Amino acid sequence: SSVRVVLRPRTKPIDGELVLITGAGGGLGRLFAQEFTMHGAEVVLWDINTSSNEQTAKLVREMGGKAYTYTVDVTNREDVYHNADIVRKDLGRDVTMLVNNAGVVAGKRMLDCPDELIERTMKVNCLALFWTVKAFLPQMKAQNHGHIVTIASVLGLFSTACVEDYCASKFAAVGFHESLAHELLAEEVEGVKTTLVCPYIVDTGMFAGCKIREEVELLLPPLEPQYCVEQAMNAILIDQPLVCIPRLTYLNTFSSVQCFKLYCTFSFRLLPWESNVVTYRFMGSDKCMYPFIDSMNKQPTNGSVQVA
Ligand SMILES: NC(=O)C1=CN([C@@H]2O[C@H](COP(=O)(O)OP(=O)(O)OC[C@H]3O[C@@H](n4cnc5c(N)ncnc54)[C@H](OP(=O)(O)O)[C@@H]3O)[C@@H](O)[C@H]2O)C=CC1
Ligand SMILES: CC1=C(/C=C/C(C)=C/C=C/C(C)=C/C=O)C(C)(C)CCC1
Repeated sequence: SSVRVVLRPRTKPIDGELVLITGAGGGLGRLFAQEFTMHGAEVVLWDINTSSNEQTAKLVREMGGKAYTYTVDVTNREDVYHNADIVRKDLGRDVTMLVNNAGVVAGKRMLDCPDELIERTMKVNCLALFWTVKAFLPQMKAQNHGHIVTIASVLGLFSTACVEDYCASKFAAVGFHESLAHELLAEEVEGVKTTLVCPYIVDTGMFAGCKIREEVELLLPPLEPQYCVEQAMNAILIDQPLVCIPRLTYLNTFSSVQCFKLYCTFSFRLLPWESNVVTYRFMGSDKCMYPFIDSMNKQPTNGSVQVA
């Protein structure tokens, strides 16, 4: 990792790769589609929302790229396997890069949250990773060529109040991704790479209102979606196993991408719980979700979430 920071490794060419992005109609998904297109890849766009997905495809085609859209609910495993077969038949070739990006949050206090919303978060953010990976990894392994990208979150490495559903699902996503990465290495499937992406708050609207103490926010403002996606792309193109965004500059001096994770583990796991509580209060991260939850409660349908 230290050598990597000094001698930037060469980025791999991805022109001709077939990249499947879930949640492609949303903020980061759409930008990923455009970024992969800029690098010459063809994109397969999956989203539960047909019109926003078509809008992403339109933007890709305006750039001169090739986009293929499918309306898929990634929580429905039959839908995932069925559409994976359709993609293979329609395009006559295999998906070579999978970007598991679709994600949701309930945005309600746990005790006020309908059970269905909690289940939905676990299904979209965690269980769906199993279905998509089961659908596309076998061909990648057979070709010894591919890349699995998981868009998790810093809330998969440490937690905060009032987002129990989200933290549980993203911690699970991190566990899933890391175990898979170990499995591929243990089996010496060296051609199939993995990248775990853990961003801090991104300004896509998903966590609109989430706010830490103003003075701390000056040092750590919400990320611009474009910046977040560019940082993730850089990591993917050099086959970096983990990227936390932003990489805090002082941690960079230790020259390791694992530093943020080590820092989280150290400060939030090894130090006494009470010291975390003090840090959280000082940084205003203890109640950072309150304004977010308030704004979600004001939305009659809880944003995009419809409870059956
Ligand atoms: N925004 C942030 O602060 C951060 C986000 N992340 C993660 O980044 C990823 C992208 O988030 P972001 O772009 O901000 O969120 P968005 O809500 O903008 O995009 C998510 C997309 O996923 C789609 N989606 C939701 N459920 C399903 C489903 N069952 N099947 C298929 N597609 C589905 C959504 O459709 P619809 O709009 O119809 O619901 C939407 O198009 C998520 O995994 C998120 O957890 C990580 C760190 C920070
Ligand atoms: C808890 C905590 C922090 C705040 C983190 C926040 C507010 C994260 C929000 C992340 C989101 C919304 C991710 C979405 O996937 C600090 C100040 C970094 C450091 C002290 C501990």
